[in-house]
Amino acid sequence: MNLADNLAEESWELLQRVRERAPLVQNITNFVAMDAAANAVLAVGASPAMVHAVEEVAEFVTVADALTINIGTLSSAWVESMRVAARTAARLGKPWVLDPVGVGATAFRRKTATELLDLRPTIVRGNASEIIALAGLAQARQKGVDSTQTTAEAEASAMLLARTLGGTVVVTGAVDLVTDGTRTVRIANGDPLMTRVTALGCALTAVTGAFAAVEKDALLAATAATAVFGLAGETAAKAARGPGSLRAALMDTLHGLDAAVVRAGVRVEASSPST
Ligand SMILES: Nc1ncnc2c1ncn2[C@@H]1O[C@H](COP(=O)(O)OP(=O)(O)O)[C@@H](O)[C@H]1O
Ligand SMILES: Cc1ncsc1CCOP(=O)(O)O
Ligand SMILES: [Mg+2]
Repeated sequence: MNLADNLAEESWELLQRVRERAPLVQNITNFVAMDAAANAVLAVGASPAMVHAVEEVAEFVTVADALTINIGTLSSAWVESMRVAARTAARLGKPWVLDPVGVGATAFRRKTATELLDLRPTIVRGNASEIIALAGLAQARQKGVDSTQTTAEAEASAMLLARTLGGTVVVTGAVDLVTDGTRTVRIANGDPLMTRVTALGCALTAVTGAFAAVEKDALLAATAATAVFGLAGETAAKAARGPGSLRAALMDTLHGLDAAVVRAGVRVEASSPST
């Protein structure tokens, strides 16, 4: 199969599937991202629930269709919730997505992310500095939660991480990269103005949970989510006057994406399986 030829169509089909099935996506995310992530999940047609108390996370995973875990505003009380939720998802065979926000910045984040990696996330989604830090391949020049490195610099780290995990890794940036260690896809959608709005990466992680809930092939699910989100961002940026109106326009655009816009607008390129 020529992966790249089909990805725009696949992205549209998966978006339709999300809209038809409206999967329930449980998110343990950060205080900054809760609103944007929940609204983005709603805008693609899925159902978000922000549930993080240790007393109820496992019970909620049993009814959720996917789980996302984001370490953005980490505190020790939440780390146990993250472990319990991820362990439950792994036991039940439900897809779960890890967003290692700012993982290179502190020892607490590195330790927590390492423990979560042991629970084998289906998909990891981060910016280049985060993926490099996580893969432990290079000394990341991490600046808080923002990336100082490019997707190209993170490619080897992403491949290594995907192969180690047996999962899919998404590196976002000017060009997004999605790899399962064998197949690799690059997505050239998005707009630089998206970096001026906080929590859009976190919102994409939550949206990726919605796509993973309806598609077992994690590379396809992550690619479709990333392409659809980037396309909505770049479409919204054309109408936006700045970060504030971009955020609103992004939600509107995600909600209204149609077949013609997705088929014509998704810009993906795939490399053939490597050895
Ligand atoms: N320079 C850029 N040009 C176009 N799109 C971008 C750029 N940087 C980030 N994006 C897009 O913004 C979204 C969030 O990615 P990113 O900023 O890398 O995540 P994070 O907020 O976690 O650092 C993604 O859809 C990504 O494609
Ligand atoms: C600013 C900030 N601080 C802790 S989490 C967070 C949000 C980060 O969101 P994103 O990684 O999507 O930019
Ligand atoms: Mg982020």
